[in-house]
Amino acid sequence: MATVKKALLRRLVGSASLRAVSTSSVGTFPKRVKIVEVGPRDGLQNEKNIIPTPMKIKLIDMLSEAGLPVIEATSFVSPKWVPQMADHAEVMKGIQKFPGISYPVLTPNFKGFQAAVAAGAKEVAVFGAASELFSKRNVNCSIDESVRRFDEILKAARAASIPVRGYVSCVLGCPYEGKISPAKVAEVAKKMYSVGCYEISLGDTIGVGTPGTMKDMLSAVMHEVPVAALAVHCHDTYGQALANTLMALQMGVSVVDSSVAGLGGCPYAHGASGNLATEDLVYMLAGLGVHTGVNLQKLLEAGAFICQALNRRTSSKVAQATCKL
Ligand SMILES: CC(C)(COP(=O)([O-])OP(=O)([O-])OC[C@H]1O[C@@H](n2cnc3c(N)ncnc32)[C@H](O)[C@@H]1OP(=O)([O-])[O-])[C@@H](O)C(=O)NCCC(=O)NCCSC(=O)C[C@@](C)(O)CC(=O)[O-]
Repeated sequence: MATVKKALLRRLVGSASLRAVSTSSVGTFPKRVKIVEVGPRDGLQNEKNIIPTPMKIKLIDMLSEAGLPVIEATSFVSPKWVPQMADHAEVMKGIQKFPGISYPVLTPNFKGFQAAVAAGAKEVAVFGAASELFSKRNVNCSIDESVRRFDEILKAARAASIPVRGYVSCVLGCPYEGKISPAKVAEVAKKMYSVGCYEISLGDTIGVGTPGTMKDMLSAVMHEVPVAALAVHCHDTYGQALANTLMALQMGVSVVDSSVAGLGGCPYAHGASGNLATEDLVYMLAGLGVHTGVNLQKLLEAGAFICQALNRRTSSKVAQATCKL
C-alpha cells in the first residue's frame, strides 16, 4: 500500500513539474529555493504540554533525512518565557548533525548566544519586530534596544565566525498595533542587515497578509536590503501563506521558511496559527520545476510522526490529500 502511495505521489509531483515547464506565462521563479524548516522551533515552542526531548530529536533527525538544508533546531530564550524550549542544550547535543545541513538556533540576547555556542551551535538567529508593542511583549524591550542587543551578539559572532540570521516579525500586521507600514518594516530590516545579519527573514507573524500587502511590503524592503538576502516566513491564519510566498518568489525571493505539518505560532502573538506547511511548499515548488533537494515522501513521514506524537491532525493539505490516496 505504501509503495502504491509513493508511486502515485511521484507521478503527481512529476506531472505537476512537467505542467510548470510548459506554462512560462506564470512568471519567473528562482531556479532553486532554500527552505528553512522552522518546525522544531516555531512549530513546537507554542505547545502547552512539554514534549519529551527524544521526540524533538527524532523529528529533527527525520527532517535531516528528508534533505532540508536548514533546520532551526531550538531557541536559547529564557525558560521562564518559553518553557517548551528549556531543553535546548540537550536537543543540540542529541541531534545527528548531517554534513551540509545547518542547524541554527534562536538567541534573544548575549546570554542566549553564549549558551548556544557552548551547546555547539554553528549558526544563530536574532529576532526583532517592526512593531514596538510586539517587541515589548516578545523580548521585553524597544526595537532600538533589541537592535543594540543584536549588535553585541553580532560582534561576538563575527569573532567566532558564526553566521547570524535576522528575523523581523509583524511585517504585514501586528496583534497589538494592527497595520504596520512597509516603510517601518524596511527601516528595521535595513538596521538588522547593516549590523551584519546575512539574511533577513520577514515574518507575517499573525498571518494576516495577502499577496497585495506582501508585494507592497517587499517592494519597500527591497530598496534597502538586496533581495538575495531576504527570506519570507508566512503564517497561515487566513489561508494566504502559500499565495503570499508565491508572490515573494515571483519578486525574486529564494529563501522560504516553513514548518512541517504546518505547526507553529508565537506565544506572544495570540490567535496566530501555524506556519506555511513545508509539505505544501515542497509540492508547489516541485510543480513549478524549482529545485529544493527535499524528499517529499520522507518529509511526509516526519510530519506524520510529529502529528501522531502530538495527537494532532496535520495542517498540510498535501499530507491530508496523500493519506487519502
Ligand atoms: C529576551 C528575554 C530573555 C528578556 O526577558 P527579561 O525578563 O527582560 O530578561 P532579563 O535579562 O531581565 O532576565 C530575566 C531572567 O531570565 C534569564 N534569562 C535572560 N535571558 C536568558 C536566556 N537567553 N536564556 C536563559 N535565561 C535567560 C535571566 O538570567 C533572568 O533569570 P533570573 O535572574 O530571574 O533567574 C525574554 O523576553 C525572552 O526570552 N523572550 C523570548 C520570547 C520568544 O521566544 N518568543 C518566540 C520567538 S519569536 C517568534 O516566534 C517569531 C518568529 C521568529 O518566528 C518570526 C515570526 O513569526 O514573526
